Amino acid sequence: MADTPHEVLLSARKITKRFGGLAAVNGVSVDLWRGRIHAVIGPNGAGKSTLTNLLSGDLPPSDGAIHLGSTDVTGWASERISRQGLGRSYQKTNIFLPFSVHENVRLAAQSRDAQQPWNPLRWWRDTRRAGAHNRASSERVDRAIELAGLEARRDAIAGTMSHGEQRQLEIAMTLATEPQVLLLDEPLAGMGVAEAERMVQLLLRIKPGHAMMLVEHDMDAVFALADHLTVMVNGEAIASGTPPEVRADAKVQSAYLGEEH
Ligand SMILES: Nc1ncnc2c1ncn2[C@@H]1O[C@H](COP(=O)(O)OP(=O)(O)OP(=O)(O)O)[C@@H](O)[C@H]1O
Repeated sequence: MADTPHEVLLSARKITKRFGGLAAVNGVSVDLWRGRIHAVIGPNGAGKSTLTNLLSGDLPPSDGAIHLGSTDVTGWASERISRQGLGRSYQKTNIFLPFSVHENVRLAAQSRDAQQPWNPLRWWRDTRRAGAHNRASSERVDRAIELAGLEARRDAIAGTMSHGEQRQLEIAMTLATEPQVLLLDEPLAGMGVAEAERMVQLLLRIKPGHAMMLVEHDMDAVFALADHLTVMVNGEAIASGTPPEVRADAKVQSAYLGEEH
């Protein structure tokens, strides 16, 4: 992929996911551009998580096509898509609580070249054997910790950290795989005002060089961060455009923003 600003790094065309009779995602198209944040918003059950799972390969689409750069990755498994340059955060579920920040990020970095699904214990064992591999990934680990603003917490045990710091750690772990495309699922969930502001600053810091999709319910953060917005309702994208365009859309106002704001 050439290093051009605002090139499309991920493009999904008319993707659909059916669960029995329900189209959880119905003919949705999404582009993610390098250096831009594309926020996906919508009420509960609109299909945002399902869309994320389709783009990451955690679910295969029933229909439609997904390209990562020029590569057609439709139907690829998540590990293969991850190695192709897509990273996603999984709301804390990947954090190994008894380990330090540094150990967690190192394990995540080393999972990048893995053929197997993520398994912290397995990687812990393997890293003790592979000295050269450790050195190769240590720069990546340091960069990810620094970018996520956790240098001072490098040796902190993950389980003892605040909720906000654990969310920062999730981002650091995602960055450690050096993705070009980042899918972030509610990175501000459960945060207080100060923590949320710190996360907004963190996301702005990592925006250059990455194509980001942000699923988020915090509308202040969404409008502070998003360059592009897609609004989903009942599995469909009812509007897509810049934040001012979407804010002015009458369908959006009645279907979503109008209800809550
Ligand atoms: N594995 C599944 N099997 C059956 N139905 C599912 C499955 N996953 C999601 N759904 C349904 O698909 C629809 C969309 O769900 P999804 O979780 O993608 O919405 P969402 O926009 O992420 O909601 P929230 O904001 O609450 O996280 C819902 O009606 C949900 O019940």
